[in-house]
Amino acid sequence: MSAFINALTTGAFPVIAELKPRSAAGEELVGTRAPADIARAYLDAGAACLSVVTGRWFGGDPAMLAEITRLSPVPVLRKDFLTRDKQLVASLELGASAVLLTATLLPAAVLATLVGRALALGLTPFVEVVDEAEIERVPNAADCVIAVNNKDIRDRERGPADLGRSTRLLSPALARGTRCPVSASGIETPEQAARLIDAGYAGVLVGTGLLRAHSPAHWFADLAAARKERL
Ligand SMILES: O=P(O)(O)OC[C@@H](O)[C@@H](O)c1c[nH]c2ccccc12
Repeated sequence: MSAFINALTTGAFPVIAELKPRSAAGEELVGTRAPADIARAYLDAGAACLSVVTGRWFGGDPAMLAEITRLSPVPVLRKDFLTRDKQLVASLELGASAVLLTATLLPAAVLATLVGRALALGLTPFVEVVDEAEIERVPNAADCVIAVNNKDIRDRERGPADLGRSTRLLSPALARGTRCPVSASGIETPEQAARLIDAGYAGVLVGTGLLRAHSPAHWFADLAAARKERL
């Protein structure tokens, strides 16, 4: 099992905590804070994995990824619209353990090639999907994270999130063979995260919700409390 999937499925909190300088709509999320300080706060709170957005739309850059992977003892996902083999090699050199592959943007043959290349490099493919047809196109699903994106990247994620999409697509994702279904985007509250994890998601990816929270530690404590309440 890959280090990324192992960390997510065995950690105290099955949360991939994301660093994203700003939203696609241009809202500042990191502001004057140092990204390294935010990453340390995520780690102290108990995040199983980190995610760093390197795409320019979101104010990110590869140097920030390198800075975070240097300090992080947990696996780090590189979030960007990766389309080429050499970007996978660069991600590995920057210290990433997992790479985003966006099914919506990649023709089936290209997705298959990139998943194969990522696995050959020892990177965990984090394949983002928005519908059943895309799930059907995920190759080697047993070795991939299948991440259901609750927002739509076709409108640059400006529209509202539909967490119901995660509810609808959990069974098809598991049927495809992934051991690690993840719900991503638009998860604002610990209660929403608790509901998705208790429904059967191996993890949730949270950016904006954690970046806006006063304290990641409180957000995680509230997640633990919400899960207990639901037992
Ligand atoms: O901030 P949110 O709503 O919690 O979403 C995080 C993450 O899913 C989102 O940043 C994202 C989803 N797909 C992407 C592709 C590239 C960059 C970023 C993303």
